[in-house]
Amino acid sequence: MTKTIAILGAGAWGTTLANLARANDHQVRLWSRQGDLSLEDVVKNAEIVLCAISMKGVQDVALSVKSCQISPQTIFVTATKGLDAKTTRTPSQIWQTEFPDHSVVVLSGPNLSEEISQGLPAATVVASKNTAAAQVVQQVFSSGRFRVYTNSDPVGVELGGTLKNVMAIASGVCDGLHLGTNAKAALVTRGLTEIIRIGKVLGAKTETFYGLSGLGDLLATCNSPLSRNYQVGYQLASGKTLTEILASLPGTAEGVNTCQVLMQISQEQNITMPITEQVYRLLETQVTPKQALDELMLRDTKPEYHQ
Ligand SMILES: NC(=O)C1=CN([C@@H]2O[C@H](COP(=O)(O)OP(=O)(O)OC[C@H]3O[C@@H](n4cnc5c(N)ncnc54)[C@H](O)[C@@H]3O)[C@@H](O)[C@H]2O)C=CC1
Ligand SMILES: O=C(CO)COP(=O)(O)O
Repeated sequence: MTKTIAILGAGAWGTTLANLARANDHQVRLWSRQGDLSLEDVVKNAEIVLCAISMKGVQDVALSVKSCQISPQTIFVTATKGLDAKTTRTPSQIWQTEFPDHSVVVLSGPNLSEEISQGLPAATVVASKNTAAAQVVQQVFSSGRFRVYTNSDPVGVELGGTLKNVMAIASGVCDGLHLGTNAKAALVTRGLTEIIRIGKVLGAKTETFYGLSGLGDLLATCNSPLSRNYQVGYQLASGKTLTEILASLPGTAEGVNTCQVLMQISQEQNITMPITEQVYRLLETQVTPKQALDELMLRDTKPEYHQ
C-alpha cells in the first residue's frame, strides 16, 4: 500500500532513502533547511517521518516537528548515526522523548549511500520495540536491491552504526600508515570488543553487535574509502589537519563528535575504551598517528577476554 513519507534531511543519505521509497511507489516529500517546502507542509498527514539529518541538528528539528500537526499514528524513523553532545542521548532516544506516544524505528546497517545510489545490492536493519511498526518500514524500503531485516533491539542497532564511526577513523589511520592486513584485522576485532563493552553499558544486547548493524557496518565503513569517517583517519595519517580535512570532506563525519561524547561517557561511567581514547587524542592533536599506534601496542598485556 502506498504510504505518505516525510524525509527530513536532503543530504547523501536522506536523498538515497527518498529514492528507495519512491522506487517502491510511495509518496515522498523531502525537507531540508535550504529547500522551498516548509517543515509543517512536509510532515502534515505523513504516515512515516524519517529523519536523516546530521546529529547536531536532530534535537532542534525534533522540537520543530513537535510544533507541527502530526497524526497520532505517525511512525518516526531515525537514520542518523551519532550521539547528542549535550545529553549523550541517541537519536531514537531524542525522538522517543519528544514523541512518547509514537512508535520509533531505527534504520541502520552497512549502507554507504553512494553504492546504494548506483543500484548496488545492500542490506539494512529496521529496529523497534514495536514489531508492527518495524514491519511497516521494512515493506516501504524492501526491494530486489535493498534487503531489509527487522530487529527488536533499537538501541543496539543504533549504537552499532554510531560507535563504528570512531573505529572507521582508526581504520583510516591504520591504512594511511600502511600498517598491513594483520594490524587492520586486529584493530577491527578489538574495535568490536570495545563497541560491545560500551554498548552493553548503554543498554544494547551483545548479539546485536554481531549482526548487520554492528559487525556488518563496522566491516563496510572500516574498509571503504567512500566512508567519510575512514577518510578523516586516512588523511590525518597523511599529515593533514582535521580542519583541512573537514573543509574538503563531502558530507558529515559523525565519528568526530561521537568520539568526544564517548570520552565523556567513558570518564563518567569508568569504561575502558583504548581505541576511542587514542582517536580522541589524535583528533585533539595530543598525539601523532604513530604515537597513537605505539600507545595501543604497548598497553599492559592481558587475556583476550579480560574486560
Ligand atoms: N551517507 C551515508 O552513506 C550514510 C549516512 N548515515 C547517517 O545519516 C546522517 C546524515 O548523513 P549524510 O546524509 O551523509 O550527511 P550530509 O552531510 O550529506 O547531509 C546532512 C543533512 O543534514 C542537514 N543538517 C545538518 N545540520 C542540520 C541542522 N542543524 N538542522 C537541520 N538540518 C541539518 C543538512 O542540511 C543535510 O541535509 C549522518 O548521521 C550519517 O552518519 C547513515 C547511513 C549511511
Ligand atoms: O554509515 C555509513 C555506512 O553504513 C556511512 O559512513 P560514513 O558516514 O563514514 O561515510
